[in-house]
Amino acid sequence: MITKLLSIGRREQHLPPGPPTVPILGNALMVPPKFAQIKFTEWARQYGGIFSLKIGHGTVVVVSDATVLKEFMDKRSNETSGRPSFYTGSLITDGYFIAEADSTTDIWHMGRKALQTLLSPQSVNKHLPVAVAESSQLLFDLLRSPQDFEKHIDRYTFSILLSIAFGKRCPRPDTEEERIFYEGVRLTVQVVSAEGPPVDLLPILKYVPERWAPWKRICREARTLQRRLYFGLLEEAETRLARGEGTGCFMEEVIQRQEELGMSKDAAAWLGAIVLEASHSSGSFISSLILCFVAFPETLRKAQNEIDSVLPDGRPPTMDDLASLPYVRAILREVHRLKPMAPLGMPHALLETQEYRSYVIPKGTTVFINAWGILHDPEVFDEPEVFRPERFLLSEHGTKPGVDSKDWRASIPFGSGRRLCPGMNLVNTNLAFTIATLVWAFDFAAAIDPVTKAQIPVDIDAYEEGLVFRPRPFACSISPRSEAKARLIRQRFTDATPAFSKYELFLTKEEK
Ligand code: HEM
Repeated sequence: MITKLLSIGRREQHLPPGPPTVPILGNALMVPPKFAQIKFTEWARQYGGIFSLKIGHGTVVVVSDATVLKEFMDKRSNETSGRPSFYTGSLITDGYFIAEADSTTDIWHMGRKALQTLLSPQSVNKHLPVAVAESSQLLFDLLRSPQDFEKHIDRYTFSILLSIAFGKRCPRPDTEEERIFYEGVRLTVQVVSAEGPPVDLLPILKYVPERWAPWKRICREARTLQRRLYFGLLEEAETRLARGEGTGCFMEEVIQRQEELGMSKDAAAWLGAIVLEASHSSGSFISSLILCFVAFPETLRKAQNEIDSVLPDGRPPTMDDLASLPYVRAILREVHRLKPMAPLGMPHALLETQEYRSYVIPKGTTVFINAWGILHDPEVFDEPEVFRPERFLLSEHGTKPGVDSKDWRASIPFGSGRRLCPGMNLVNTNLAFTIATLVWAFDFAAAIDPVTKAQIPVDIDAYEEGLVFRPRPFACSISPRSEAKARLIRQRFTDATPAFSKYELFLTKEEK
């Protein structure tokens, strides 16, 4: 009995190597609850591009190498695209959130099928005008109150996806939708992050009554809030359609095809939810971009020179200009590389036992794609901790001379195989456009201390981890590059009014 107990937590011989385990717990106490990617990357340098951890009975495998990612994950996607069980998440979403659902479930198949239509290249083009109009408000807001840049970024990314998904915009940061959305996120983070209850490890915790398990109350509150938001938005879309006032948004399409897609109302509402939730990643990206511009000012100057030479008449860039802006596109890749919004992606689970190289990795193993480790490897990237977009002008994947990059792909920060982020094309187009317009419009620089008049340096590594990886709040100066540009920013925002109107049908007077 004791021998059996002590064998819990011990690494089986056929697993990839990894740090030494202790009885029962395995490596559980060695994994930090936050920024685990840093520790995983350290272990990858020691144990290799595929290593294993034991967490009690369970096995975790971490992939930190592009070749292993291709061979073990991408090529075997049918067997590697499950999701580990996620009890607190399922209490909030009743199992309807496709990012959490196993790839063998109907929820996942229906959701991916519907998203395919929304996010096909033709549909992405259909949604670009609203993104362009929203960008005119972002520039206007930054001009008016640059110190609130974080709020403006969050409104911008939220409003684009709210319009695309539910046909309603968010013209200011304090609308009911945005308030409920962020309150829902605040509650959710408390129970789904690594600091939440370890209920997937200790399933017995499911049976603890709510009065001794405050996390159950938090799940209930998060569920109530989010259902109010998503079902309310869905019902507004239904009403618009019934009145013949459709906006052409995603949920209207889902409602019209609900029968063909075989989707219940819950499945439809939570599908819209996942699109909206993605606004966090875009928000973190833009915040990281500004942080990098402040910390590495020469990159902003180079981008401005490129924009000024391609658009000598000083007009703002359009989506069509992106093809002529290689440095802007290199910035997009470099922010994804240096500060991946999901450094460990979303965990996968093996649906079948896998033999890989000399290892046997059992069914049910949780697999993390350590995008951070792959994208920060000093063997592959010259000075990986430096923000240097030029590297993507010198080689396709930014790798150093002599590195064989045949197993690399630009989509590494977006996951793998059948689970690859379906929003990648939409978000990359919008983000490249956002970079171009921000660079065209503003100078970003270190803030000035009002007393000493000295520059306040930013810390490029000061990040926080909630649902996504995002810079901690930081101060910076954002000013228009010229009075002529400031005038154009105001003008462009006024000109965008007609593009906004169809998304404002259900807004109150105060919200507009
Ligand atoms: C900077 C922006 C974004 C980043 C870095 C990002 C990254 C990711 C990553 C790493 C995954 C996990 C993939 C895997 O499990 O292998 C994922 C999943 C997902 N993303 Fe994104 N994403 C972004 C924006 C978006 C947008 C804008 C949308 C929707 C419009 C979206 C929709 C989804 C969905 C639905 C999933 C779940 C896919 C599944 O489980 O099958 N994402 N994303």
